[in-house]
Amino acid sequence: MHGFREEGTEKEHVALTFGDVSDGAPVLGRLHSECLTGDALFSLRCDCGFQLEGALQAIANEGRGVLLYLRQEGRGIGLLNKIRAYELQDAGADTVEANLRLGFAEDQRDYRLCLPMLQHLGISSLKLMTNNPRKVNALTELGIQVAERVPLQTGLNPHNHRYLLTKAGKLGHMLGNLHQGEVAED
Ligand SMILES: Nc1nc2c(ncn2[C@@H]2O[C@H](COP(=O)(O)OP(=O)(O)OP(=O)(O)O)[C@@H](O)[C@H]2O)c(=O)[nH]1
Repeated sequence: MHGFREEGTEKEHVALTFGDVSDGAPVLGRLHSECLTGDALFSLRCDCGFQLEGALQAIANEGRGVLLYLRQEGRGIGLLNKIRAYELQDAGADTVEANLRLGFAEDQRDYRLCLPMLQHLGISSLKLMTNNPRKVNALTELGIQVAERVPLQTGLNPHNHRYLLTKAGKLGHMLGNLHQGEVAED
């Protein structure tokens, strides 16, 4: 377990490693954005908790891997604003529209903080567990090789179906188990 303070902020991030990750071979990895409601409180509104559990299980099965737990709650808008966004979603907005109505970008996350974390761990190449092409692009731009993107599709339920459709349709997430491009009603 490693803790990191993000330069110029009070944000503290965590890296969890399993096995020897500094031997140069691509490491099975997950950049997980904090979601208190999904990760800790088992909310069914999103897929975050299921993805966290799935990623840790995959790392355990592989016998080697890394999880960066990034303090990027609510795609970077924070917990209280995410809960405000939920209220707007309950009134009909989708997850992207809600962010915009609150005055934020659709996704406020910045992945630059991952570079010193991965460098500290001796990791230069990842088999990245994600459905989000922005994460792949961000790491590549930082000089971290993404040797493979490993899909992480889990936790689909009636409560998060519309949310996931919006991620596929508006945020470009590669969710082959949904009807991509379609933004459905509840
Ligand atoms: N603003 C906002 N953030 C949300 C909402 N639901 C979940 N989140 C946050 O979204 C972040 C996870 O991002 P996602 O877009 O679900 O997935 P991702 O991490 O980009 O992609 P994957 O690697 O495929 O999981 C976490 O920080 C959650 O707190 C929501 O309705 N609104």
